Amino acid sequence: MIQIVLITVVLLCLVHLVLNYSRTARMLAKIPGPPGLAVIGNSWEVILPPVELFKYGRRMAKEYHGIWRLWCSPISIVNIFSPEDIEIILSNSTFNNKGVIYNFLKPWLGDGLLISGGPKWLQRRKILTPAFHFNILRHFSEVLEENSLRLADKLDAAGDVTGAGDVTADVVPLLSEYTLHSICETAMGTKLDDEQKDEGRVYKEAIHKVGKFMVERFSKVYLFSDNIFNLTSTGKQFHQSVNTVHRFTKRVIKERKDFVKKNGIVMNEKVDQDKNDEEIYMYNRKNKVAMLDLLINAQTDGSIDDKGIQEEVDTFMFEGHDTTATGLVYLLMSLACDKIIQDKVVEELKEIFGDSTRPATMQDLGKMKYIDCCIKESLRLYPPVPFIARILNEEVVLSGYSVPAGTQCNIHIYDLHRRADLFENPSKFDPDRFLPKNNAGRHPYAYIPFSAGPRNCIGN
Ligand code: HEM
Repeated sequence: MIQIVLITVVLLCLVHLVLNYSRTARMLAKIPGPPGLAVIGNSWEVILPPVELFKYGRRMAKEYHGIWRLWCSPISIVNIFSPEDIEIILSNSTFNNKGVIYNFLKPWLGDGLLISGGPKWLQRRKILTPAFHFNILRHFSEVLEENSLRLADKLDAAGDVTGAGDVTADVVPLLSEYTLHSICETAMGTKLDDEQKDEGRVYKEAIHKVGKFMVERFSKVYLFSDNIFNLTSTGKQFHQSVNTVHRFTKRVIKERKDFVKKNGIVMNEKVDQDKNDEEIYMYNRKNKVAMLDLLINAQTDGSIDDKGIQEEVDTFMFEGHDTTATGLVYLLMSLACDKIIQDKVVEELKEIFGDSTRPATMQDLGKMKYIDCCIKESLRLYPPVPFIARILNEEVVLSGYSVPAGTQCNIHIYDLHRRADLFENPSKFDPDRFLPKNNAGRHPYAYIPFSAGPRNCIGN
């Protein structure tokens, strides 16, 4: 017994020495941050319910200026929110590899574009980039218009429930249904029929649960280990929900593959003669080419297999519907809270459409300058992706501190966007700050709702 106690004490002393006196530890200790306990560092203080953990991060951002470190033994984390530091990380492909928390997404998204690194990421990004060419997106305006009209009807109906006067309606399910249907029809080329709509609902619920379990895992350091997490009831429920999600996306893939087999898709055919030569056309005369078709086409030359297609479809279905739904929810909330700004939006629409109920064209979108500012301002205050993370493959200097290789780097978009030195009166919803005259001189990495650099959002 005494032997076991002695060995434990010696081991703890060794761990303590490594954690506190190694070169890495000494470098980290110079970076400002909350003091930690011996051996476990700050682990104990970040085991918090998700909302409290969010508030903890905001408190730290107020206390420390642009950089603070955490030591969640054995993981060291540097948190940054100054544009200069963020530029150093995001503009350099040396720091392209995602942080350890993205591994939690692996059972669901595999090696999809969001998570993968190195040559696999580069190859997939090359395959998929043409799907987001402006000229391709143009062709989906009809689909988006149709879905938007359906959403407007549903919002109207939700507003009528209680008769006259003020009404309260939960717009979240309506908006996420809208974005899910839109991504299915545009990127996946699959229109959800009634039966699939029900499956779509189950899919969304499963995604919601996956998100909840992920946040729980993230807020409890002891769940970082796969072996421990998989043994817990949260881990088991997480895997069940992931299976539900995969069932739905498998069906979406099968449907499109059947369609392509039956109808064929002509890639790289130039049919839009009026556009300049550099633009890419992936159209045949009858069928729009969806992002999924690029993957199905890439499978014919062996650049991707079934597993790879599944990973990308899961990635795009999630990234494409959840972020946009969250963005729209906060935009509506911001507009609902400010009658003056709301009236300006209506005025702009009246100027463009008058009393007509005609569909909006791409030219109309270009005229919606004030609405564009409202969207940007909403993404500033409520970025749907509030932080992103990288693993630092090399030692790097941030805010004058040397940060050792192997450190996790959390980039807090939320705190960056709320810096008073970058955005005057930062908590105020003020779309005018994005008018061209007010934009001038802003640091290029001061506003990054879609991240920035070579690993920015492909869907921005
Ligand atoms: C308001 C809407 C959106 C926001 C705010 C947003 C934000 C972001 C951010 C911040 C990242 C960087 C993630 C990281 O570095 O870890 C990202 C990456 C990504 N986004 Fe989006 N996104 C949006 C819409 C979309 C849409 C519509 C799609 C697809 C249809 C999409 C697909 C992706 C993909 C695939 C990546 C990974 C890119 C890579 O690593 O190469 N996103 N997004």
